[in-house]
Amino acid sequence: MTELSEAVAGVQPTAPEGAHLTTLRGPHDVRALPTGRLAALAQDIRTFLIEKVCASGGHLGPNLGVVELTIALHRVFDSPRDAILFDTGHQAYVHKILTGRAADFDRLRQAGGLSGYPSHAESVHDWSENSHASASLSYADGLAKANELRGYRDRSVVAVIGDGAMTGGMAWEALNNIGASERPVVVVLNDNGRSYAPTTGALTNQLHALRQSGARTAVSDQASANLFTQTGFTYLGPVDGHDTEALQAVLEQARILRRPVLVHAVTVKGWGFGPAEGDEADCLHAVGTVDAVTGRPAPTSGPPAVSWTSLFGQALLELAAERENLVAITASMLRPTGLYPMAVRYPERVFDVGIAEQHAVTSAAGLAMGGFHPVVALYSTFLTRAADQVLMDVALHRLPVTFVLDRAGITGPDGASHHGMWDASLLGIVPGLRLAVPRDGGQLRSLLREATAHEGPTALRFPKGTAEQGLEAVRRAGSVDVLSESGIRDVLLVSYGPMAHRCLQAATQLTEKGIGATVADPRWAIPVAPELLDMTARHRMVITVEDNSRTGGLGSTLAQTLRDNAITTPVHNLGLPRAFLTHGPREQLLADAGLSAEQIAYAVLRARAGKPLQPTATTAGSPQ
Ligand SMILES: Cc1ncc(C[n+]2csc(CCOP(=O)(O)OP(=O)(O)O)c2C)c(N)n1
Ligand SMILES: CC(=O)[C@@H](O)[C@H](O)COP(=O)(O)O
Ligand SMILES: [Mg+2]
Repeated sequence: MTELSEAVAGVQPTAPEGAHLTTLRGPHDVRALPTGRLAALAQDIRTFLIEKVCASGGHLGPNLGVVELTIALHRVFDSPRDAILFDTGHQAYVHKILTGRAADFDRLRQAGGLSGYPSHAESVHDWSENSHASASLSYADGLAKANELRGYRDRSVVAVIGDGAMTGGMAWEALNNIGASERPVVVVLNDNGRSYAPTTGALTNQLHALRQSGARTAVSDQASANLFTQTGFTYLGPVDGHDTEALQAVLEQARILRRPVLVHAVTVKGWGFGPAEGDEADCLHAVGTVDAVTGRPAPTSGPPAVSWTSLFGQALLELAAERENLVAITASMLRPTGLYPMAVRYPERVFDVGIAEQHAVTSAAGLAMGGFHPVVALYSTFLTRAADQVLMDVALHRLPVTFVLDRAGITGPDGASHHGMWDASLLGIVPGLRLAVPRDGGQLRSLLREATAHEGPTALRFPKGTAEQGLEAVRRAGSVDVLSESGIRDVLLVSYGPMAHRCLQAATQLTEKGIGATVADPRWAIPVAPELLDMTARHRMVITVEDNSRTGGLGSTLAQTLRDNAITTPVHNLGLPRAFLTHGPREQLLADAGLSAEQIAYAVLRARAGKPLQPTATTAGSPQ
């Protein structure tokens, strides 16, 4: 225990590691610390982060890299009068510790516990809750305009943005606006040279050159013109991002300049934890529960779980070997989306465009115009960033591009801006686009083959985590797999993707109650297959089940198609609510939305009784 504990907290030295951090009530406590205590504070925070994040899972590498930077920020700027924004927000743990939330880290990213991102509900010191990168500078531009309009001339707006997030187009739209103003915006570029992998593109080359040019931390010795000075910013840096005092001095300079300033802080992702610093893959960017010494997950017994992502990566690699026209694009997530095996085998056919989904999609359109079939691999939640590009740059031209959407549906610990719950609603409006929803690894392989052979836009979606075990169909009608059926056609359960498993369980429960249920998996969810229409016409009721928003979702598309075909079978859609869902275990959030097997069966009973389907506080529960 350092002297700090007595100085700051007055707790006895025997308090457990990090206990004194729980007495940091806010930035004033950080500002009150004598300079001589800063190194100890940084060390204690680093020890605390390793202990807590290794135990709970979360963003370890990014937060270890911003300990000194965040301490310096809160000593120079007066949060929340001065807004301090964190781009993407995955690196805001230190900010949370310094703003009175250290005691909450035992429940980081757990249901009802601390969010892994800034959360205005948690603290007035938190601003943007959106974990989608490259947006912080736009918020900063708006907040600075608001301050100006209100006459708050003594307030600053600070945005911390990583070198990876700086490769996103929105960041440059904001720089273009801020740089043309004389508003006091301080952009702190946290340059650790990495996104997950080393950051790609011309910007990273420019940052490397600036890092080599030597420290410039005073206005007087301004660097020669660079990308940032040319957009109207005063450039201060590069500055050692792990030297709290040096950072403090430069940030103070930036604060008193009262104009757009870019502070170039050079940091190491994972700083202070060998397994993170040395991790070639991603510097322990986001970990599950891992050993606090080795940084490795605990060994598991039994066969290793096989993820949807790895099944996709392997299936794509095999297709790439067969088809030379197959290429792949990632937006700075080569390994997380499963493209790494193909990048190793065919490096010239895999492109990392930076955190730039809009560019990724239209660049794919260009590749398709050039005779290739691009596979654009994204997390579902990031597809919305490129909606216009999907619609107007790919589908309008009927181009053969395949979108592979990982993390589709409820993802869990990353919360509201990471659940992939809108892609099927978005893609449902795209003319000519075909959407497949594999229920297991076998279907993923066959549907990916079909999609990449199709001469037009296609998409596949699958959830985070371990792939469900294979499910054989009892028969196939066109592209529709019948997974189970009864001679009595009381209800047709249309299950999309991995919802098949819970629909089969629900069908069994219904059979025990004398209700005949058929379970059908459309495989290609959009457009609606004629064979599925036939099935609905031959059942008394249809219940659709999807891990996507109900609003404009797959079930809604089916219901509309039935109406368009004058099929009057009653249709009820089960899915996610039109809401932002918090963080928590995937299965719990699915159950909260009424999507457990029991609740699906219960919904059928309620529909048959002419009652509302999805649970409310008063109706949730098991079938009567
Ligand atoms: C629009 C968008 N695409 C992809 C991601 C996934 N993602 C989360 S953090 C990250 C890397 C961020 O790198 P950087 O901005 O340099 O921050 P660092 O982790 O290095 O501190 C990515 C690609 C995201 N959050 N938002
Ligand atoms: C912040 C971000 O967007 C990613 O780092 C995300 O947290 C990773 O999610 P997975 O753990 O599902 O890959
Ligand atoms: Mg980075």
